[in-house]
Amino acid sequence: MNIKRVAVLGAGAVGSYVIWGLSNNKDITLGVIASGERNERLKKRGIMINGTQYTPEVWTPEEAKNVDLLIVSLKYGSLRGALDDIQTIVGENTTVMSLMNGVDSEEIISEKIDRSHILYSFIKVASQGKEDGYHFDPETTVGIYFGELEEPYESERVKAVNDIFENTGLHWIITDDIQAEIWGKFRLNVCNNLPQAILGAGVGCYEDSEHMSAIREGLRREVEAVAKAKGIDLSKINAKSGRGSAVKASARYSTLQDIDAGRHTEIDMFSGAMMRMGKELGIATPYNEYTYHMIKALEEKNDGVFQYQGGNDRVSWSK
Ligand SMILES: NC(=O)C1=CN([C@@H]2O[C@H](COP(=O)(O)OP(=O)(O)OC[C@H]3O[C@@H](n4cnc5c(N)ncnc54)[C@H](OP(=O)(O)O)[C@@H]3O)[C@@H](O)[C@H]2O)C=CC1
Ligand SMILES: CC(C)(CO)C(=O)C(=O)O
Repeated sequence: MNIKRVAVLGAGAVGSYVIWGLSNNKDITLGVIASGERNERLKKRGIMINGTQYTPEVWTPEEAKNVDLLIVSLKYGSLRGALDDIQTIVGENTTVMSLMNGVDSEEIISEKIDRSHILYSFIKVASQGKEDGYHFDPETTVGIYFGELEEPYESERVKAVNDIFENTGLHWIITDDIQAEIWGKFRLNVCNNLPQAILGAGVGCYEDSEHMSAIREGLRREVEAVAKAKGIDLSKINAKSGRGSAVKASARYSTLQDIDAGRHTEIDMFSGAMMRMGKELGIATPYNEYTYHMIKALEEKNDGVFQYQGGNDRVSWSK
């Protein structure tokens, strides 16, 4: 198998990391998928990445039909709306990798395409969109994890993806435990992104407050119970992760960044998915339920739902 045409769906913070790296591979044609106004904007302005302008090809879903590799890096809220585009793009020989956080983007994508197209993956990067484009540190980026769910782990498509990443500057890890790795990242996001997003403080809060630590542990127990019931063995990840990755106490993960910027978050992908899976498996998820509703309410607050000043005030009733 030889990968010659690669499309990126979602040319944002994560997509930029892929575009930055694969632009160095002169043996492939790289395109970003966009329709309408987004297509025109990307053609006109390209994408600013770490201070440099990148101008990959810009393809409509029809123009990208049957690419060899489709990399999906959308936010959770955009995924369902893009499923028809994914269906249009994916041909008989297309491999699809979703770098999205969470544990169910592959499941959602396979509502429209056969699951056999999907090579399971995720990414560890801290990339941020700012006024002058996207920024990340290529050196400290852990990179893209991918692998087959079952043997043969060294499949033709794993080798082909490995080959196009060579000498690009991208970092990547091929693993025989991709599902457990995805769940390890999910656990990290659910336990660390969410309580700090409610408190509005850097991740040092988990070391400095027994209360924040207790909430994080409550979420962790629920993720681990759901993972166990699904047959996901997180012990291998626990053994590998040691003390975890070093991070500044002031760090604000993506959920808090979304709240800070007044955007809607990906809470449906985190606690929303936990509540759904808990219900399916008969496992109570009270920490996630509370977290889900609090973060939805913070989104409402950002949307201006609770502005009671001046003429907007009224009598309301409490019991
Ligand atoms: N940022 C990070 O460091 C990390 C993010 N992740 C995960 O990766 C995923 C992507 O996050 P991130 O890159 O930060 O998000 P961004 O919002 O930066 O990027 C999403 C991109 O998708 C584009 N888009 C939305 N809808 C469509 C569509 N229908 N067709 C084509 N393009 C579309 C948006 O375009 P436009 O701007 O024009 O609306 C935007 O450029 C999330 O699941 C996130 O949790 C995982 C690890 C780290
Ligand atoms: C924790 C981190 C930075 C890891 O990539 C992330 O996924 C996020 O901020 O949501």
